[in-house]
Amino acid sequence: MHLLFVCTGNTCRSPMAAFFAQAEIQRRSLSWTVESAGLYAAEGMPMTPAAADALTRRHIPLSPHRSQPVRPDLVEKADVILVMTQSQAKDLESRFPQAKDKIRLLGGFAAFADPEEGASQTDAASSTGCDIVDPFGGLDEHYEACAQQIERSVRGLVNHLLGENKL
Ligand SMILES: N[C@@H](Cc1ccc(OP(=O)(O)O)cc1)C(=O)O
Repeated sequence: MHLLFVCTGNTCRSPMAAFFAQAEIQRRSLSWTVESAGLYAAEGMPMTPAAADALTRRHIPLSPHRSQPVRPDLVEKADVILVMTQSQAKDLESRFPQAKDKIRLLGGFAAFADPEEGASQTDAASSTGCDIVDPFGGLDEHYEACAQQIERSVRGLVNHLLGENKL
């Protein structure tokens, strides 16, 4: 399984999601791989410090991050592409119509984070209510809220993919 996380700048949300996913994959001894990219990313920018801090507070292992724009080869090799907002899904779909069936809203998977809570099986991935909003330039509390939403969504994503082995 190869996961591609996509946001706008590839310096906040998608790198956070990729590091959370890597930690979850390692914790569950899976051999999945992960990448991230941005729809309007500059090449080679590091992760925003406040985003890195939110991960460090949770003891998520970090390695140097360098931003990259979404490219056809990244889209092609991904089994699942997770975007942060409905508008990013539309943008990505219009650039890569052939990838439509593998594009999902990451926030929609939060419903699967804690199955014992009896999460709704609603396909929340089609709702803008599941958007993970850009914390860029915001306060630390915005990054923290964003990290919480991403952490939960990534856990739900992995649960869902492992449980049903399909989207
Ligand atoms: N606003 C930034 C670009 C940017 C946008 C969003 C952003 O957050 P994320 O990486 O979560 O999409 C980061 C950077 C700029 O003007 O250069």
